[in-house]
Amino acid sequence: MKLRGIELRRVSMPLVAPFRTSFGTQTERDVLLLRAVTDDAEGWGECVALTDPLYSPEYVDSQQDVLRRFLLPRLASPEGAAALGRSGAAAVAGALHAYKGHRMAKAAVEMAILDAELRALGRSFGRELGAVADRVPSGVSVGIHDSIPALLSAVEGYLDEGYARIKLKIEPGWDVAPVAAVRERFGGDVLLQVDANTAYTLRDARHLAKLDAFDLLLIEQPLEEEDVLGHAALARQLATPICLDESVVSAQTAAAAITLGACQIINIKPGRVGGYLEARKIHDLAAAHGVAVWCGGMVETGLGRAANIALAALPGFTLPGDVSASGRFYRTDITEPIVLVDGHVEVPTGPGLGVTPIPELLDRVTTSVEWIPF
Ligand SMILES: O=C(O)CCC(=O)N[C@@H](C(=O)O)c1ccccc1
Repeated sequence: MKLRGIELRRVSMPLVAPFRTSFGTQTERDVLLLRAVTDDAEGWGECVALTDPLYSPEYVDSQQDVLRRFLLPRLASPEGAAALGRSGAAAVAGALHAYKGHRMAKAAVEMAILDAELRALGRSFGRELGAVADRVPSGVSVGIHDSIPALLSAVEGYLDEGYARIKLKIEPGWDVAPVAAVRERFGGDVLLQVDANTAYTLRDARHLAKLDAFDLLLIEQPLEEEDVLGHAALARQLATPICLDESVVSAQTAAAAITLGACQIINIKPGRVGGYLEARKIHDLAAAHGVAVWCGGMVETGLGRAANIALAALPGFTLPGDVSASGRFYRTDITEPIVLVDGHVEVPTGPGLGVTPIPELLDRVTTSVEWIPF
């Protein structure tokens, strides 16, 4: 593996509708894409950081900066180049370990190098990661709405499209009532879960226990990301399983959360944990503890979406992930759109990601391009 350079490309993608969560409303995605150019192939990486540091400490400008000033020069150094020459993408995490945090930037560069490596080998992401299925059930994330009728109309639309699982964003003041309304309208058989994105505190335990009446698959990240002990205390007061998202940033933090009883389920997002290889480690760790995992989403383009679907095909991903069709968020994706078929999405089988950006569509949404030579 001889890396010639990496392109840092920003694209601006309008969302089909505002997407409101407990930490804000998104109307477009400002995405940092990486294109790794090696002697043998090109590979694509997607950085999942948002525009503002509201989901995690990373934000897209900070990730482009840390890549330009620290991470890419380290990989371009003689030691970095030697490590990549020896081990390819498997060397990236170790080569960048000295730099603290910025896992979304590290994940993006590992993804681009892994994609190039696998395209050169003619091997798919799914084959490399250990996929055991050729399609996976697709869940959909439903934002906070202005009214219950508006929410019910959105949920009805997604169920009509065939989505296998509904995830409702919740926050104080928008939780029990919308969940009760969805259960009332669509019945008890719909797979239903909620995501609080850290919006509650342990003082809300008795209120959150009201959600136990609705047979939810899980309640996701009710408390702030560092409150692992709080989640363990809350888990003892709720019947609904607790799933962690923001709190799990590595296999190590996953092990601590599981050991402390802070979660019974984990939402694995490769960007949040530093890459697909770390994501696989968390999958393996969780499986050893009998903890179910599912693949979360960060409103990715078709590039990240394709890689997530490959990950979601590993055996421990026993709950439907946020691996929606491209059309859930984008009128026009930069790749061939990921489509829903009978509530499932197909695991790409081509080399690497199995999808590539369509040049004219990519150019239409590109806002900047920066070349970093190695
Ligand atoms: O399906 C998707 O890609 C989005 C799934 C989803 O709701 N992600 C949430 C989250 O916090 O988990 C989110 C990510 C990014 C931005 C806003 C919300």
